[in-house]
Amino acid sequence: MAHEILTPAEMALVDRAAIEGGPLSGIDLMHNAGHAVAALILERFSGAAKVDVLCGPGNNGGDGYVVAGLLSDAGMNVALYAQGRPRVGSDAAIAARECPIQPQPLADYEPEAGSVIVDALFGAGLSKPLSHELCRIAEATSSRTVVAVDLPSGVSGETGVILGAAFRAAITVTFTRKKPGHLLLPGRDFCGEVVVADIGIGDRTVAAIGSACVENTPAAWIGHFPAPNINSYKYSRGHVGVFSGGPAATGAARLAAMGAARIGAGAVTLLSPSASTAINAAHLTSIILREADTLEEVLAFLEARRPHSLVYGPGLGAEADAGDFLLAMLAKAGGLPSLVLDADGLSTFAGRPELLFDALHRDGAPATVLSPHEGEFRRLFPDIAGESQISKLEKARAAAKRSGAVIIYKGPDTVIAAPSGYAAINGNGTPLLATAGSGDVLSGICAGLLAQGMPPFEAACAAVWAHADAALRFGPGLIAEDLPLALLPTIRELLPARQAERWNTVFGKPDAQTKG
Ligand SMILES: NC(=O)C1=CN([C@@H]2O[C@H](COP(=O)(O)OP(=O)(O)OC[C@H]3O[C@@H](n4cnc5c(N)ncnc54)[C@H](OP(=O)(O)O)[C@@H]3O)[C@@H](O)[C@H]2O)[C@@H](O)CC1
Ligand SMILES: [K+]
Repeated sequence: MAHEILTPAEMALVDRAAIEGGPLSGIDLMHNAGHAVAALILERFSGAAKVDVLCGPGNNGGDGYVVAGLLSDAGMNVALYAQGRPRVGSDAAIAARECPIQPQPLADYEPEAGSVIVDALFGAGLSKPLSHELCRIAEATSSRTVVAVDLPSGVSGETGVILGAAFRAAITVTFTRKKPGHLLLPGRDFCGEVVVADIGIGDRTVAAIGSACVENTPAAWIGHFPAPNINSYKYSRGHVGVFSGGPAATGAARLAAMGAARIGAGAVTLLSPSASTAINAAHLTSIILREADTLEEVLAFLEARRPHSLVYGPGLGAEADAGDFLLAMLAKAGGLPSLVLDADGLSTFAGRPELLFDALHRDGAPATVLSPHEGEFRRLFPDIAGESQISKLEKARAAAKRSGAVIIYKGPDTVIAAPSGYAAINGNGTPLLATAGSGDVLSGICAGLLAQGMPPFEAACAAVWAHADAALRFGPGLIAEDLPLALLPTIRELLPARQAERWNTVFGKPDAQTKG
């Protein structure tokens, strides 16, 4: 799979395996890396008055020496500034020897207007915070055009955390695969555009490392994305049940219900307390409304209608009784296939999360997706949230393992993790989604995909990606009510050609309809 994400440690293993397996040596890979960066600069910034290449003491600096030599050969005005000399015998030492430009001390560096700056100070080997002097240079270059080699110096490739300060790049050219620091905040914000360059390491060498993390793109789950069959009917296309809150908080469940319906669930039932029935009825048309005040009434619904997935949480209130009701339902309902817990359905377990986790680990428990935002994550997993040394990726993995559920750890850099440790980092997040109710729609989309038979990890990934893609296509002005309809272009592009053809067979080709 070409969309794996590699930690710096995994990347080092890949580099080593590639060198040991041949035919490329370490200096060959470094030449290829430098070529990729130089080619990009020549393509995008050939009119720059000057290129200042800043080289560190390791192999990241080695890439910088290659870039400086190539740009100089191509006729650009290049200056080289170095901090420390490469270790004798290293690939970087070879690159420094090959470079025709004499380095100046980095301490003398002052950025000038019109220069493009190549940050080749530290990449995968960043091991400590930038020194005071380097922080000054990072700050002085913050309004200039910076091209970062592999990672902006100061950004941890493993966690995305900033060590002291970091260079702010317009473009980051990384090699072979992205690293977590390119996608996790705040690192992502410092990377600018991320370009992944092929330096000659084959997919098989990468796959052999067995990375358990991918970037969340359709390639990660499109093979599971549901499309209706010619013989589909509404309940076989997936039936979702959504629990509504009381009269003052019914909108969240309706947003979830519309998300589930729009992503393709054939039937969606809103389970409404009788006090909310009139309000829900006044707002619903295609969504089925069913009154349910008691556990017995809910169990009767589950028994009679056998929904494929449930959404529990949006608008329910975070008091303990919401959690108690869920636990009682899980104890008594047999054969419920899947469940999405969000919002109050998570917060209700603050201070007693193990009650939920025990229930989810029991034999016969539904496949569950928990979709906490930062605050909800902290309430359910306070110790994991408080770990300062581990990344959001590792926190999501730890939470998934403990809860036995797939975790959607929401935010601008949403991470999806399965109890097995397999994880995805989302790259298409947008601030357009920072609007009330958008999370409710996400929980509905996820339940809608689960109801159509998508496996939980893939359903969670697809929901997160489609939710953001719909928002991006809709653009500014988006509110949560817009999201279900905004999903249409996303869904229509996601259906692969084979399934799109089937879609036409089921519903007729548009031109056939207009001519008919
Ligand atoms: N053949 C290959 O493997 C290929 C590798 N490639 C390239 O190599 C890069 C990884 O190289 P790398 O492992 O040498 O690490 P790198 O990022 O250069 O830094 C290590 C040096 O910096 C130092 N240092 C760290 N932090 C510091 C700080 N804050 N302030 C001051 N010093 C600091 C650190 O010191 P130490 O920790 O030892 O004290 C050490 O001296 C990778 O990002 C890619 O660009 C490509 O060419 C493809 C082929
Ligand atoms: K760098």
